[in-house]
Amino acid sequence: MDTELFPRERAEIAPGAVHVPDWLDATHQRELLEACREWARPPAGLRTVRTPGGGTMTARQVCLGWHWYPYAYARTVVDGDGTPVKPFPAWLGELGRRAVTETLGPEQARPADYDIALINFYDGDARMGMHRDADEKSDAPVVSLSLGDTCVFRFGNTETRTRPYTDVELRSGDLFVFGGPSRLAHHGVPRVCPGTAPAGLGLTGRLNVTLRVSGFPVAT
Ligand SMILES: O=C(O)CCC(=O)C(=O)O
Ligand SMILES: [Fe+2]
Repeated sequence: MDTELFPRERAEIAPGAVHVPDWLDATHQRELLEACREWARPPAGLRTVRTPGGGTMTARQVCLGWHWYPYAYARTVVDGDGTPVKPFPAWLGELGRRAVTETLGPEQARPADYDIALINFYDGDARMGMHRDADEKSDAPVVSLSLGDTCVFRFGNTETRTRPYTDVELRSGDLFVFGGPSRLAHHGVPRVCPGTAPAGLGLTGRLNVTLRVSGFPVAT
């Protein structure tokens, strides 16, 4: 962005965890946002996620490929309208592989057959607590794409939900990939900054798309 005092640089936040600012240009951000709007529609659309303890997640969610619910995957929206999860499009898998190739290298990307997307929508004062993405069988890198409002993304360690961690500002169009020794690191979103989305995008709030490889057997 040419209004920055210093350009935001690509950074390795931890071994195997890479942040690339402005990875998606304005056109690709708009295209991904349009796709998210379609995916958010019912059936199997955006929903509030209830946790086993009786709480609710403040970020609302829709899944593609496999439906995630706390703390497993299913083929149907077992904790919602019961309909089949929406398909995971091939182009999103290509995007995931390209993200890994450009951050961690082709060796990490080669076996990665992305088949899950979780789309989180943060509005109001939604946030996400520290957690690990540990319900997949594959150890392929997680690919995260951000749209809309800027957030603070907290990237921690594999052992505890607390320090040491690094806070990274994720803005619209940014890419964050975590794999290898960081694949099971705790992470969360302590804060979203309202009103910081690019003016031309047409989104109030923040969307995050995470791509994962399930490693589950292909249904026959
Ligand atoms: O919104 C984000 O940037 C993180 C989302 C996340 O960690 C998840 O969906 O598991
Ligand atoms: Fe996560």
